[in-house]
Amino acid sequence: MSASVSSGLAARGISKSFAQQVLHNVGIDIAPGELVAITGPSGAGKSTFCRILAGLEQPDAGSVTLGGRALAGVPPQQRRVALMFESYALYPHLTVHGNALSPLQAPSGRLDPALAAARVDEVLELLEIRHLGERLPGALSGGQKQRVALARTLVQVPDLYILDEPISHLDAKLRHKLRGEIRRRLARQEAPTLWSTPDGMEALSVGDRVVVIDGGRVEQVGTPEDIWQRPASTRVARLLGDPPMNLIEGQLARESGTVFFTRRDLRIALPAALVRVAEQAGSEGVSLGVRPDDIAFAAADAPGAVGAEIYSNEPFGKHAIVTLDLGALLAKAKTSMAIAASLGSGAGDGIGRSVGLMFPKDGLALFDGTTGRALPGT
Ligand SMILES: Nc1ncnc2c1ncn2[C@@H]1O[C@H](COP(=O)(O)OP(=O)(O)OP(=O)(O)O)[C@@H](O)[C@H]1O
Repeated sequence: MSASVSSGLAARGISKSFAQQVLHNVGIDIAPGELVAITGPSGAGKSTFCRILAGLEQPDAGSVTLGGRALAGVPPQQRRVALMFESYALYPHLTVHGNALSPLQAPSGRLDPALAAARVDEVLELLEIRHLGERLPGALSGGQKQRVALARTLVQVPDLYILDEPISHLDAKLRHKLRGEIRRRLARQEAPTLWSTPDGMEALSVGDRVVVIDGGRVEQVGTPEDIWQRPASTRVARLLGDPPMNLIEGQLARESGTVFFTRRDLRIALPAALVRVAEQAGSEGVSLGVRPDDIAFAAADAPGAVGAEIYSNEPFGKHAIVTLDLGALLAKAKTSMAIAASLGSGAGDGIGRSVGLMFPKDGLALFDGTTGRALPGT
């Protein structure tokens, strides 16, 4: 889905420098009703991009069009953008209810008082803070303040919603619940939404599409499935999953029709599907990507198994995250490499125990060792 210029949001070629350049030619389209999640590590430029869309920062280059309107030179209050600030920016002298009501009393969003109060109540209820309606922000926890800021944004019916880390300070259970509730509410609105989060998994779970940004550059744009299954670079792969994809640097070696990924004594025969990919890679270094869930335990001497030692074991009920040390195998390099694998509980018992690991036939990824980009066809 992509927005036509006459509807939704179209941001093109956005660049911005402070002491150094923090956005490089960033472009994002969001269709009406679409929720695009933008994710990247701290300092990637997410908030700066949000602030530019809202008119709080001026880009050095690029254009923003919303509902067919070019926004260059349009002041923030005339943009019809509902921005939820990462810093909340609550009015300290207004109650929770008063803060949430404030945009509906402003000249640009004024609503009949009875309708406005009903909408505020509905949103406070949704965010589970209606019982705090008469409190002042000074008497709220961080997570409650965050929900007031979110309420103040959600009561509006703007041309664009921008939610900058809207649920980062909530506990895990509430975060999970509200993620679904907010998404549901926004899906009923015509306005497009940009949802910014440093949590890659949150981005995959809320976004119709996801934009991954790193160092001010767009690394990948795609559906959550695309990004999960085919990360475009090691930078994207590192951001997603808990624990994220394991990345092992090494070389490709060809021997009588089989292609092996090798690192020191580590040798993994690549499945046929990756041989074609590997053929395009020349003999340069590569990074092999393997998801923790795809690694299986085997007997230490099983054919094709890679030897490892259990380094640590974190049980999480049905599953455990086991960190494995491949150092023994790579002793010549004097390196110890940890691989996180999610395995059935009990499998990772016995710290220091020698085990065999089976790498999957499907789901391996290959990245260029120099650029970190996925090899074509991965
Ligand atoms: N007003 C400013 N003056 C100077 N540098 C700034 C300013 N605003 C942001 N930066 C810098 O721009 C870079 C991007 O910051 P930004 O807040 O956009 O990142 P972010 O991806 O939102 O990070 P976080 O997830 O930590 O909020 C950072 O290096 C930051 O220090």
